[in-house]
Amino acid sequence: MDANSDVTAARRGYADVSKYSRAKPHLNIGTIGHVDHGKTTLTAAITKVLAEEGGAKFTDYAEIDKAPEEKARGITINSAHIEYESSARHYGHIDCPGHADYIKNMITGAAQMDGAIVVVSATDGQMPQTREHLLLARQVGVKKLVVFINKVDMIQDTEMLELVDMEMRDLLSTYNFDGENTPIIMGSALAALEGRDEEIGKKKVLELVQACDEWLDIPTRDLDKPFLLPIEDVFSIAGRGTVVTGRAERGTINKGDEVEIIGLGTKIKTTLTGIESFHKELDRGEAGDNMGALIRGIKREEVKRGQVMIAPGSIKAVKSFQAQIYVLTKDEGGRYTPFMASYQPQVFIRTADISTSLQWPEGTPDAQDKMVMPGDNVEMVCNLFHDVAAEPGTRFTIREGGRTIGTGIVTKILEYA
Ligand SMILES: Nc1nc2c(ncn2[C@@H]2O[C@H](COP(=O)(O)OP(=O)(O)OP(=O)(O)O)[C@@H](O)[C@H]2O)c(=O)[nH]1
Ligand SMILES: [Mg+2]
Repeated sequence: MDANSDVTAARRGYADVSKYSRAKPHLNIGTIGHVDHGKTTLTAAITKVLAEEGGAKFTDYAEIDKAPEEKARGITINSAHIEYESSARHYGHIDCPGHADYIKNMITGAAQMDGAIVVVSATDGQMPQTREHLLLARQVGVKKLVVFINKVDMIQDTEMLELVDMEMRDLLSTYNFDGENTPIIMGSALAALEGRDEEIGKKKVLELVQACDEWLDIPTRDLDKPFLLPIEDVFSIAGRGTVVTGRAERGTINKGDEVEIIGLGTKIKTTLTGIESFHKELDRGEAGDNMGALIRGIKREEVKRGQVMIAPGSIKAVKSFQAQIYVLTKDEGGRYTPFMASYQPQVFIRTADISTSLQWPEGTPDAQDKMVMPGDNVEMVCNLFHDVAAEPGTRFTIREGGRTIGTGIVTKILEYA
């Protein structure tokens, strides 16, 4: 899913959005963390506190928690898209009602998070889902987090708070986040939401927003990335040459630029001699454009759907990678039965459709007997029968007999073509 539709999703349903300033940089964030630690309460509290400052519409707890069902690649995800703005930025914020929804959302990127707020209850400290969400955040490419230690109204013992702080910094470092410098704010989301105990309530929420402004980085937007066009179709135009068509996924391209076409056993360099979009000749194409690209000196048979046209050297074709995979339940249209290593589905990456063998990563105990159940979230190795352009962060779906049975995101390249 591209950045633009994420933004649209994040802004869906808010009629007054048009009055918001577009001048502020936009960032997609969300609350993550263990069940009941206060993610939804904090989300509501942020909108309440910022509404008082004039940068949000107050969205109360019930409104957030009855999140609409959304379809992302055949998977139903319940998630609330909220928006607010600080003095520095405009935020799209996602809160999911359940653990399974966080997993699906993060793997499918239904609402991609550029950064996240980890909510940890001071009464429990880190719990299994705190760890699982941190791992997933790392896997899907979230680089920085801010921590909110919640429910401090229930803790008298300040040593306890120091302990939670220390443990969180250790945990962040374990998952390759910057444990030492990550901002950790301690407060009470409920106090802020109920408008009491300002010292641990409203003040701390404002501190949290400020920490997000200062610590979380604005990601590189699609337009600023190197050019990539997934090839959908190829034509031969008499007297002109070969034209490839598709929708540019990222970057910009100019007539006359050198390009490379890779994947499915091919690696060729050529020059873009013409760009056409909706029957108009263009000098420049950019992310989001549907375009036809005229390429020099290439025969129609040399190029096919599933390959990508790229800025030379910007991405490589691969034969094997490790990925975080969510396997759909039967209610989501997925399999009824488990599968094991050596299962061979089709992997769909952009416009490519490739037979693939799934294996457990090296060193997995009892790999021969290990089963993957519908609804599981697993990390597996994908050995592709043909090479395709991919890099960490590339998303794909897994299909079998024409239906989607899973979705995944590349975490590590194991073998290049
Ligand atoms: N005492 C106290 N209770 C809080 C605070 N924040 C949240 N709670 C309570 O903790 C419970 C869980 O809060 P939620 O916001 O629903 O937690 P959640 O993380 O969204 O939970 P799930 O979405 O089910 O994972 C609710 O009863 C809240 O009222 C707080 O700062 N102090
Ligand atoms: Mg919740």
